[in-house]
Amino acid sequence: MLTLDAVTIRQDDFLLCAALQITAGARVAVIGPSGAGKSTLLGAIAGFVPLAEGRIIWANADISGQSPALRPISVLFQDNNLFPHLSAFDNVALGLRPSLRLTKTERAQVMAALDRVGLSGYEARRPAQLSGGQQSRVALARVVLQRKPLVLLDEPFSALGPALKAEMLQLVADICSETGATLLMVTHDISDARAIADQTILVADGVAEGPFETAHLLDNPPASLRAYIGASLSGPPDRR
Ligand SMILES: Nc1ncnc2c1ncn2[C@@H]1O[C@H](COP(=O)(O)OP(=O)(O)OP(=O)(O)O)[C@@H](O)[C@H]1O
Repeated sequence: MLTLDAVTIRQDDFLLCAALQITAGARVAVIGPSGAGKSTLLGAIAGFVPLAEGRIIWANADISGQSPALRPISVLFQDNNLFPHLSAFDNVALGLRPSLRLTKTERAQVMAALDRVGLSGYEARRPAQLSGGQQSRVALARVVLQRKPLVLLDEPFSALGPALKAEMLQLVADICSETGATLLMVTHDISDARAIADQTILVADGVAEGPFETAHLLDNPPASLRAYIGASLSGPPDRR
């Protein structure tokens, strides 16, 4: 269980409150208007953004004071997931050993992670020698390798075309199912939320709420969400 216990995050005049619980192994979308604080929320869970108040608890342990590297969390951001001067192999290996001095067993683990994302044979290529989708797979292989129980995605595939993005999200969902990892995924595309997340957290008006059952939330959107997803979804009057 991931618990955000009476969390408050402040960045200058921006304020976000969150009190919620996510079951281990769940796949949860994080949606809401631009600037509402979705990335900030993930940053706080990952330890990149400090909490003003409250605690973050994973598996009964308070991780609020832990540095990002020590948290049980892998993060994939939209940009800067790969180092351009390193091979695919080394980019993945960094997830295990920042020194890149690997044992034989660790080298085999890196190869297995690259294989899992369909990149066997591409180990020696640098990011510029890979397609956008292949670059995403390298970043995902690092997540596979780290085997952390919490995986946070902040729109890492938004630069990809729709078909490729859907394929990558399905691969993430499959990997999380295999490892039992809990997935939190920021998305602007509600079809992504419907496709791979049973539950959804709504970030709007200074509050992160939920998780709600995705289909129910999207079929019955509150006012803050209705404005965001547009008129394409109709629902009953504001339920709040
Ligand atoms: N380092 C920072 N210092 C001060 N304010 C910040 C900082 N980073 C973000 N903010 C502000 O915090 C608010 C939330 O930003 P955040 O990036 O989390 O929103 P978001 O919901 O992820 O938006 P988007 O969907 O556009 O990516 C915004 O008002 C933003 O201007």
